Amino acid sequence: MNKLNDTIHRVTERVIENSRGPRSSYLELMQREADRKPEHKDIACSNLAHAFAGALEDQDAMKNRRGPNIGIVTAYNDMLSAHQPYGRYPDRMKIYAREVGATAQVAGGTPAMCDGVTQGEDGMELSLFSRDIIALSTGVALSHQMYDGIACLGICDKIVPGLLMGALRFGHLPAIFVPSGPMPSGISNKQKQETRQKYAAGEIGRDELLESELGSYHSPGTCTFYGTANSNQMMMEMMGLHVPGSAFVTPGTKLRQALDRAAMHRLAELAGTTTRTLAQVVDEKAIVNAVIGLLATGGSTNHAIHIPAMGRAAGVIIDWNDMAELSSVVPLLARVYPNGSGDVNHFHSAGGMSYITRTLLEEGLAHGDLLTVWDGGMDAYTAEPVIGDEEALAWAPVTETRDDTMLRSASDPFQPDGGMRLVTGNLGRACFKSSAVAKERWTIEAPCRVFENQKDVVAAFKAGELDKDVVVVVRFQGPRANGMPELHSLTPSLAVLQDRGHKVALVTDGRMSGASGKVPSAIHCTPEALGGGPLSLLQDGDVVRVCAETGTLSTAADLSARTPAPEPQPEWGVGREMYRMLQNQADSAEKGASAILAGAGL
Ligand SMILES: O=C(O)[C@H](O)[C@@H](O)[C@H](O)[C@H](O)COP(=O)(O)O
Repeated sequence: MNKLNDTIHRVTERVIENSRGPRSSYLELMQREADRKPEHKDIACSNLAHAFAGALEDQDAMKNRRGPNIGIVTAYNDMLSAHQPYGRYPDRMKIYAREVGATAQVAGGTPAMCDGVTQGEDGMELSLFSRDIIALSTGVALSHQMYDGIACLGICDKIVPGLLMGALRFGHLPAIFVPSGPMPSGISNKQKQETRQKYAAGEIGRDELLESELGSYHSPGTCTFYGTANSNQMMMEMMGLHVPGSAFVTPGTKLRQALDRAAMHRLAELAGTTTRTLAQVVDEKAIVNAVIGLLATGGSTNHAIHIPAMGRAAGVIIDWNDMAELSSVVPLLARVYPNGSGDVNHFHSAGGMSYITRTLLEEGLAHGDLLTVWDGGMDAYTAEPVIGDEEALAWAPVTETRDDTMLRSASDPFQPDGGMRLVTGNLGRACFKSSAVAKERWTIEAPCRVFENQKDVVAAFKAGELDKDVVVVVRFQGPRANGMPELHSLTPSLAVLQDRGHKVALVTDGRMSGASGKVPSAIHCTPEALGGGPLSLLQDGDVVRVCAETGTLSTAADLSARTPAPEPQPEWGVGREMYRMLQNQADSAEKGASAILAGAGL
């Protein structure tokens, strides 16, 4: 085991220093919350009776306070294939709780939206701020104060960050995230993407396209590409918030069930203790580990926004400079689609998170001394769960990669540095996901075409106006402008241009999806165009340079004498008008683009 890398040590120390004030206020608050957590004897009988009334066979145990009561916060709905398995979870979880003398109640539900369903559509403008709503809903669920531990059921993009942000405000309790696993592999993501490009180029029709999509998205479980949902699962492992190795075990298997049971048993064990509360588990090192995992696996760009937001909910302050510095020393160890051709099932079979964690720890590239929900710190996460003798859950160490085309050791990585870069200059600060982009495309300099919505980009592509070297700028897509949608539906068109031999890049204050890659993109550009950010000053034809090598996002055009382009009117419909309040209050992408954190002064 090597000693901790100097850069990781330095960045962690800086994060600790920058978090000093907010972190100690947070921990003091959590201590106060623990101290004033009501005892049953102090709660009015009528209140207690309300809480127990629906508990059926658990009523007696709850009345007599025979064991801890676990609050389940569930993001179940069956529109999200990833969340579909959760429909049956609460009943099972109650049984698992009873096995160890505990009880469990569904404390509350949160919304969950599928970015796959809303991709490229108006509903996508609700997506990022649904994270704030999920955090608020988690708060509503837990505000009953009837629980000794928290089980979080959520997987997809905004859900895990939102659940964690909400649960952290109840961080005096222990909490475990319980995933339900990826769907089995269908057609390969590469094949899916190629079919889309053929459709974008007019080579195939809609029926063929739909068949291809159905071959990819075919059954309950998380989508198989390494997007935001699966990056969430990686992160929960790296922060020690899962039963070790839970992330990518498929639904409906014995092993999955054994892991779910273990989560409830463990929560019952931790409930009432004060040594592994959520507030203690999610500290500066856990947040740094989340970034390291993201960089080492080439995870979703969305986490450049979510990690600062989750950190702030725990009083931990981290920014893109910290992430970029970590990226300079954390090697890229995984090639999972969109950064490679295999999917998360292949990644898991190759050794998955257990191997990633092991090799990072061995090379001193991650914090091992975290207080995790499981015993043994991060070491426990270097073994994979199996069904062992007598059908019991056991863990087997993963000591080597089983497929070095998709998973490598930290001493023989795919790339010596991490999967994400910061690009800065007179156009602002933005993120560039280098892991998915071929190195020869890391630098693009070309005249720009400026758009204010994604549909106009596709129309210009279809009209042949973009058939040249071009930097496509899509502005007024930031958190305050329209909720910062993912612009992933631009990928097929831009990829077609790129494959035709043009130099193409995207620059935007919006987001891309975790499934995006291939096309060099400077995204989350801050300050956003709304309010006068530099993208609002660009004009068609200005030469824009995006370079991941030197970390540049600039234009040679003289912006000093220009006035910002008029701001588009906010759109109504699909509920967007109801989200104005959140958008108006939100802070920048780099701070996490959250209205509730900004509003709370966190
Ligand atoms: O961030 C993400 O991971 C995505 O938003 C993901 O949730 C969504 O499902 C994609 O739109 C699917 O993209 P593909 O179908 O292109 O893989």
